[in-house]
Amino acid sequence: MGVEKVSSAAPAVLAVSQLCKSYGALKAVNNLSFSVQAGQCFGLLGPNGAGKTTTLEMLEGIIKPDSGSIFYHAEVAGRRHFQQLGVQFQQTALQDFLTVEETLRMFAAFYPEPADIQELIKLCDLTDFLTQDHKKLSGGQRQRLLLALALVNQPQILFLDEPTTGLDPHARRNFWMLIKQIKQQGRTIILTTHYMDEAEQLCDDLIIVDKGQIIAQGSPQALLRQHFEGALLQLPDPGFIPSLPDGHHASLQGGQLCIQTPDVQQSIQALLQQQVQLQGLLVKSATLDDLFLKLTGHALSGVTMEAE
Ligand SMILES: Nc1ncnc2c1ncn2[C@@H]1O[C@H](COP(=O)(O)OP(=O)(O)OP(=O)(O)O)[C@@H](O)[C@H]1O
Repeated sequence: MGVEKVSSAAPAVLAVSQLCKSYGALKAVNNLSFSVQAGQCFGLLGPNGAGKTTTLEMLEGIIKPDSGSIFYHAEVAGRRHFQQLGVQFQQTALQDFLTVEETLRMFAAFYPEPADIQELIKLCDLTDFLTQDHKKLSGGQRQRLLLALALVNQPQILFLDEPTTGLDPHARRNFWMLIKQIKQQGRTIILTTHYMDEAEQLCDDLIIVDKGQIIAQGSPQALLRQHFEGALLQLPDPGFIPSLPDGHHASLQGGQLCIQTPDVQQSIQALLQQQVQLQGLLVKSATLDDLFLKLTGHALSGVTMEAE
């Protein structure tokens, strides 16, 4: 890792430069550079295998980069910084035969200045199952316990690795509210997800990663403004790409005809003139999902869900 120091009037909480990690011939993380400001929720978005967890593990000091630099508060990342982070892993093995409260107290005992356990219980809505074996929690309840454990050392920077994967929509929304509350406490949150709607809801700034590389960077709103004007039309593939007025962009993606249009009425008139069937037509604002599709030509893969 590099030894230079970043000098800046208001240093980023975290600055990453040209980070790389390979497994054999596979470049899992390929030259990532980004920075995170204090109090932000920063997102790493991408499909399965994009390199999100590998990146996070380097930022958390769990694995070593092959090359590149990581700075916390303009200092080269080291043990002292890593110890101060809060981390919610995708999977955490917890001690068997302990209740929720016992688990919390055990984790708190590892730290010299742990958070107030009662406050954590309240914040993460754990009151109703404190005496329950943690193995018997639902998916949403378990994620809230893991979040409380990640906060037990009172971290200023919190890492969440795909915290809502596998949760049903209700449990995901509950978790989003919790993350917003934690952000309001002034903490910096670094989040990986392959749910683009989650990123739109939570992230102030983000990178979209595919095959280890950054393919887009910015706030969700700025990215959408930059890449999409007007509205998006989607309809079943008519078997050809109709000719459309200037300013329209049409493409076939995953069995759908997608038209980016500055004027919906004009587009529909043009489609009707060319005998395109409008059954199944969808008019919508662009989302980060659409952006990912536009940039990579492939959609994000689906995942299974677990109830609250
Ligand atoms: N220890 C390892 N040894 C070999 N290959 C690895 C190892 N860890 C990760 N990889 C590979 O590196 C690539 C990136 O993996 P990573 O887990 O970082 O992706 P991800 O974006 O977090 O995916 P997911 O959303 O599925 O968690 C994948 O192709 C993965 O198979």
